[in-house]
Amino acid sequence: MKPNAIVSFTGKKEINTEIHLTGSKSESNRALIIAAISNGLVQVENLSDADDTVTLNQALDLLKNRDKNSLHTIDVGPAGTAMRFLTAYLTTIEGQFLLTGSKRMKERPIKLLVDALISLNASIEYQSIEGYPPLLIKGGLEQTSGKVSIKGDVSSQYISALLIIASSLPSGLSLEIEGELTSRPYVEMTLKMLEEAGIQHSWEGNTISIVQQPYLPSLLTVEPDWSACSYWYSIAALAAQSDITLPNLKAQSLQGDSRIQEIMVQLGISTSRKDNGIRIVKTTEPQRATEALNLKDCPDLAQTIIVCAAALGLELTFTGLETLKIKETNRVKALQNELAKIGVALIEEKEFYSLDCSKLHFPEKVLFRTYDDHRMAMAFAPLGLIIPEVEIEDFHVVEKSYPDYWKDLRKAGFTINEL
Ligand SMILES: O=C(O)C1=C[C@@H](OP(=O)(O)O)[C@@H](O)[C@H](O)C1
Ligand SMILES: C=C(OP(=O)(O)O)C(=O)O
Repeated sequence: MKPNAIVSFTGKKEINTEIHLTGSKSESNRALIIAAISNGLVQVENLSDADDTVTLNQALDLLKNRDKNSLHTIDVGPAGTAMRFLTAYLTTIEGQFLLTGSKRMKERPIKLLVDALISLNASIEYQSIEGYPPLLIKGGLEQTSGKVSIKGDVSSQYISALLIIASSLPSGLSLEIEGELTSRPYVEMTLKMLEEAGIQHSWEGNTISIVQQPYLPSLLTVEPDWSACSYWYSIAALAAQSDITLPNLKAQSLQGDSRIQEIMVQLGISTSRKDNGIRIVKTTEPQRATEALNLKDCPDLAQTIIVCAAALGLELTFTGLETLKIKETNRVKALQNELAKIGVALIEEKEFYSLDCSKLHFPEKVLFRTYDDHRMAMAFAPLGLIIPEVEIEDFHVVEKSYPDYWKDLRKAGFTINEL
């Protein structure tokens, strides 16, 4: 049984707290693969304690002492980055691997990445449905081409996966991105982390090139997770008064989700530097934006912002939400179902998604379903500041990226009762 929890907040809706966030799961999972390829030259500090990172770390540890003649099964559960990064990495090392994941992972597409790797001469077979995990991978890639071309509008993780292995391939890699690139800051994060580890690249037009080259001894320090931080912006906006300090978040972050600082200005939150990190304060009343907010660069912020805006009755319009349909769940559908419980509609018209808050209301008690999606739980829990009893389905789901979420909410004054 997956337990639910009731989230509530009694007394004055004032939040004055300091929250130490875990490391970025995106940076951590890149750092782990880079460290593995570098054979110990690259060290990592401040790894995330997210399940997705723990899973990848354990898989890489087991691979270190593997018997190269037997088949190794690796189950990454719901971790998208682990699935995509390992698919590429496993083709480059000796051995045979069965790479699998959760029920949902078997519905998340991987064909574009597999086709790209096969075009380099990798051996990968689908074990069930073509285009989806599980995958049977025979490693020891003997590269026959240094060029690869891949569509950019489905998942940037495919591109990051290829870039991370590029410097270890005999012919390097010249990677052409076809069409639009979604989640672009994640590709930039990959390249910057490779640079920190000594790997150079060139990016001209729509082609990124990395020649074969060695890693340099280096230390990758993982910054706290800005996607996790976004829930604190939502809490700050929904509270009557708020002053929250989050140490160690950088002004110049590798994480595109740091854009939450700028987006939340229109929801009344200002950000300043404090204690080598940030301080967020509720200053002004939220304002209705006149233009659609494009979240293509930061899809993981979508649920935070949409739920927060809905609860504030802000009828915002969004674009760039296409990839939400292939994440931990179909996040557009999940948002539509759950926002309906407070009378808000998220209306999809071509590439536009608009909030209609004309029937917004707050019942005494609401059960929000979470669809095996950590971000559904984390985006809806802050409504405990407005709704007397918010029941969150399967509340442990947050462990995918932010295991201390409930502990941190308690520290801020929320009551969390497991059912
Ligand atoms: O590279 C990464 O670390 C990630 C890229 C994004 O995925 P897409 O590129 O599939 O949008 C993001 O949603 C995911 O949580 C993490
Ligand atoms: C989409 C996400 O993760 P992944 O694709 O790595 O499973 C996420 O963390 O919101």
